[in-house]
Amino acid sequence: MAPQHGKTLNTHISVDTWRSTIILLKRMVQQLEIREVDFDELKRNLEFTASLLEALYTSGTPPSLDADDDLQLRSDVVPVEVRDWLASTFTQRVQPIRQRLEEKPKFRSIVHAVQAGIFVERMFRKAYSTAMPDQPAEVINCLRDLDRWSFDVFSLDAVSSGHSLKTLFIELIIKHHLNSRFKVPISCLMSFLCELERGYSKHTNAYHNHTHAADVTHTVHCLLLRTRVLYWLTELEVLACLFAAAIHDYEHTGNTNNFHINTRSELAMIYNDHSVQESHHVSAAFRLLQDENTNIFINLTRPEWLELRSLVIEMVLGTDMSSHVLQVKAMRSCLQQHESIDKPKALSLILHAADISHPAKPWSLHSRWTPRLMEEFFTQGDKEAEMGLAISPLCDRHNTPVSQSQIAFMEFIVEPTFSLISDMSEKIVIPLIQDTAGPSPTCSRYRGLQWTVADLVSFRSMWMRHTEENKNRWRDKVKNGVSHSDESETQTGQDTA
Ligand SMILES: Nc1ncnc2c1ncn2[C@@H]1O[C@@H]2COP(=O)(O)O[C@H]2[C@H]1O
Ligand SMILES: [Zn+2]
Repeated sequence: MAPQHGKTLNTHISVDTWRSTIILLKRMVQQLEIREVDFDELKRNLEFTASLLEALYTSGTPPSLDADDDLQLRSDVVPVEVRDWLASTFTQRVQPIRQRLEEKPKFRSIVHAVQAGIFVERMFRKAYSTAMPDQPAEVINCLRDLDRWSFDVFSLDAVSSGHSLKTLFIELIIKHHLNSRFKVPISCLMSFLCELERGYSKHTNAYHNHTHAADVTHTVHCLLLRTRVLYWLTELEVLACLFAAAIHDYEHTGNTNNFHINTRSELAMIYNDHSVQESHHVSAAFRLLQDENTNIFINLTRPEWLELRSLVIEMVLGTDMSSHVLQVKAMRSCLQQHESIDKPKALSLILHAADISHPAKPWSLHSRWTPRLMEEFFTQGDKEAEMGLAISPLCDRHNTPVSQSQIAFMEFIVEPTFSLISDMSEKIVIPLIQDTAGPSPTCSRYRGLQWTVADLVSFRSMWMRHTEENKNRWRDKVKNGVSHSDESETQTGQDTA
């Protein structure tokens, strides 16, 4: 078949060009924000991005990402319409719905869009501060530590009267400018977060409750920031990460998946024993968005919505611990074979790491999470005993070696996962530093990138120091004979909290 008349010309814009362009656009917005604008440079940059967009819209073809091209179709051989049909019918990839050609943006409309963006941002900032006018000083104080690994979510929960998830999610959405970028209606956000917190308290779990969701949401933010993976992501991907973290255990029943399967629970029947709880968390959370009063994504375009939904589903399903080994193996082999890193896989690994992160945090936090988790496990053990079932491992309140289980969990699960996150981040971020190594960037966001290598090293030594210290604490307990659940283990965690 003959190649399509000029349609495929210039359609292959490299991933690197797209990435640099996105970085360029973001840099322009930041320069505008801090009012450090060199108008000639701004004009040049806008002209460049406009010509790139023009090339894209003239060709009518979305950016071609080779690594993503499941069917290995060469664009100069297969007509674009056929490629779209094959990709949307025979792969799992969701095709973004393309804007019609007559909707091609003109240079002037891009300038207007930038101006409008700044206006919308200001408007939304105002709306948010009006909606949360009297944040207690203690809440504001607590949130000052938001970028720190040692951020104390228990304190935030106390000072926000049990609303750590709501408070933290709003704060992060504003911090990453996502409320204005995606025009999230404040009333929807408030209602959505009320429902979310309500769902997390449905089963009154000691561990899987809204505080754990707030902790994981904060940790995802902190991981993205500390590893600098944040600079690799689009705003939509950042939104997907925070949302996935916030909903990842929504309506958790306080039992393990195996318990659901063994007791043939309603959820096990619905989801055919596959990632039973995770399937429910993500499905029930998306159901909340079906109501227009709680649909925080009401202003997303259809392609944005589809991309966000697909990312969130993959990330939340990836928190099923039974996929841990596969996930780790796949990413390890990708790094060893110098393959390009698949974003959804990288983000799923980050959410999974955040979900098991408390043993890599300071002892004052880890020692408060462990007894909560153990209590939840023991409650399941009590139920199993009552039902005449075998008690699951780690669920027997009279005979569980808590300290040893924590040491093993850190050595075999937490440390390998965090080591992988550190390696993966280096592979992702170092090329980004090289990309921006040219003329010294003026805005603070990109100045941060120059620190990346040192930051990655310090991130690695930070989590290693905490896991080492926590393991030593548990080892001391074993030495002192306080290592079993029936030796008041679950209280010992509170001593330094
Ligand atoms: N300190 C820990 N010891 C044992 N298991 C843990 C620990 N922390 C997290 N987990 C498990 O890891 C799982 C991660 O997903 P969940 O939050 O659903 O449930 C968590 C627990 O089952
Ligand atoms: Zn969790």
